[in-house]
Amino acid sequence: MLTSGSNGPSLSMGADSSGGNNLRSESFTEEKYVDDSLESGCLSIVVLGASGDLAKKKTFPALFNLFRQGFLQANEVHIFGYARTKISDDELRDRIRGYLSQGKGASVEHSDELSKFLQLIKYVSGSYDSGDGFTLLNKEISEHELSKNSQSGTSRRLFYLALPPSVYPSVCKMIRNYCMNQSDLTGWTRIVVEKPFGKDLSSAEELSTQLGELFDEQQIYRIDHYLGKELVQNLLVLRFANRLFLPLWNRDNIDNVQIVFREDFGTEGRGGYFDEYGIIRDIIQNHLMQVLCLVAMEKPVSLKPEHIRDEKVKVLQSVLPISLEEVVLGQYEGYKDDPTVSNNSNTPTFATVVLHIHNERWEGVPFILKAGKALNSRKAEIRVQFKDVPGDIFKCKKQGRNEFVIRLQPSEAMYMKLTVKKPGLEMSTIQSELDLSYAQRYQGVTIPEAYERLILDTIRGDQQHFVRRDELKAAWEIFTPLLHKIDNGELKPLPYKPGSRGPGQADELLERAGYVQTHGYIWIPPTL
Ligand SMILES: NC(=O)C1=CN([C@@H]2O[C@H](COP(=O)(O)OP(=O)(O)OC[C@H]3O[C@@H](n4cnc5c(N)ncnc54)[C@H](OP(=O)(O)O)[C@@H]3O)[C@@H](O)[C@H]2O)C=CC1
Ligand SMILES: O=C1O[C@H](COP(=O)(O)O)[C@@H](O)[C@H](O)[C@H]1O
Repeated sequence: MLTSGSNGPSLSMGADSSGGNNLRSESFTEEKYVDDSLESGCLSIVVLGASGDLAKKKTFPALFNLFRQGFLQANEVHIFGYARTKISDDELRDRIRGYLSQGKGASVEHSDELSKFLQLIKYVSGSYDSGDGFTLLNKEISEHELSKNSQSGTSRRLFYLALPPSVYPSVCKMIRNYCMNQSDLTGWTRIVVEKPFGKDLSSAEELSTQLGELFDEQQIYRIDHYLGKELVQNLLVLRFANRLFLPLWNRDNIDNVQIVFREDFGTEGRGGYFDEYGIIRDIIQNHLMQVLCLVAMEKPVSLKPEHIRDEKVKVLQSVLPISLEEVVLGQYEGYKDDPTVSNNSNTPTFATVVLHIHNERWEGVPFILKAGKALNSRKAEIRVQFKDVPGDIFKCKKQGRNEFVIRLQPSEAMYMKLTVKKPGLEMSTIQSELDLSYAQRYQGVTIPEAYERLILDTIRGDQQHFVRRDELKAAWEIFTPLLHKIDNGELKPLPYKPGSRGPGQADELLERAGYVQTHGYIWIPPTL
């Protein structure tokens, strides 16, 4: 979304306390891709599955942060929780209160805002497949609209499905039948759906067809929270607004690209869900593939959501079928001790998969996707490794190649590993870095949570950072044959120790794919 419109202040980064550049820069204000007239007035946000984990940990805190920052106006917005559990408004408020006060930038002064925010929340109890609950929900929303709409006559209804996908079709049918925005008022009805969108190509397509019969694609927001992360959002800017990268970003200069997700904890508390999906469905097919699209796609015609998504689809469609020799799966020891995990589970908790993109820019460049639970560290990063310098007169090949690393989390940073002259009288070389560490460069700036931005986008009607149906289909096409082989037990995950780097075979695959590890590089963190 490119303008703040009437929905509150711009999401730019705020003042630079270092006294340097003012980061409250223009937010691409020249072109508007949404109809502003539809983006103000009475707004009802309905969180379906309000009693659940996602709602309390992510959805409500994101809404609270938007409220705190003025993006949700008390005179326009009302928030409805909906779930089967029979609780009162106050009981829902009590359940979520603790999660709201823990958010980024929270402080005691927020307690006044907190109580104002909680007063905006109403709870409606009902089932996900019968008309009674949704009729009641519609009545509550309509009453709110009547009370707020003395003049403007707007009905904006956002339904956030914090629910398991198995109930998406019935819930969407209920919304369609009972809860659409009032036809005599201006506005819209939008649906936000969480992953997993299906388990393979056919189930995803079936789900898409079911939702597609009820809502237009423009009304459906398939959320992938990685698209809301600061450094993921920075990728297009980095690639297409910097002359430096334009000529380098291709097979002539880049040897291999790694996109890595590591967690230093296991599936505790989520074993039942995870065992059904595994690391490829949980992380790689969606989060890492979305990142791959932004790293590998061609320049879009403009920043219009459809132009961006057209390019993402092209990349996905250019990915060659996965070769089993370029896959390493792992399962951490102790995973099956979880009583909610089956004793003979074949589910991978770790995977390294090498993808090849068959196009002019990337032919021959392996994209190595790596994700794992219960490893030795927590991080998500993109590592672009450049080729060796031809005619190396300094004989510094052994010290390492140029690498451009974009660390999505923790501690957002970008750094370029370079060979430089070692300071001193001798002419020798050393590995060093050009370093943009966000905490140091943007002191005092709070980086918004992914969910905050993405929910704001749904309210503003910007689908740029949401997954389109054909993107989803193309991503499932890549992974479905591999997933079916794992599901059928034809491929077995290798055991690895919790707290390790995962199976050693994954590092061997990395090496076979062409990655050259830098040895002896020592980073000295800057002192703030
Ligand atoms: N601004 C900043 O915050 C900066 C931080 N640094 C820090 O300096 C340190 C070194 O940086 P850098 O060299 O980029 O990153 P790392 O040393 O973390 O990793 C370099 C590469 O080597 C791989 N690797 C690590 N251990 C092994 C192993 N035993 N066998 C095979 N492969 C391995 C990593 O894979 P895998 O991803 O699987 O671990 C990664 O691809 C890091 O801690 C980094 O965060 C450096 C520069 C700037
Ligand atoms: O979608 C998911 O993401 C989380 C990791 O999210 P992050 O923002 O903390 O990187 C992961 O733990 C979870 O298994 C997965 O479903």
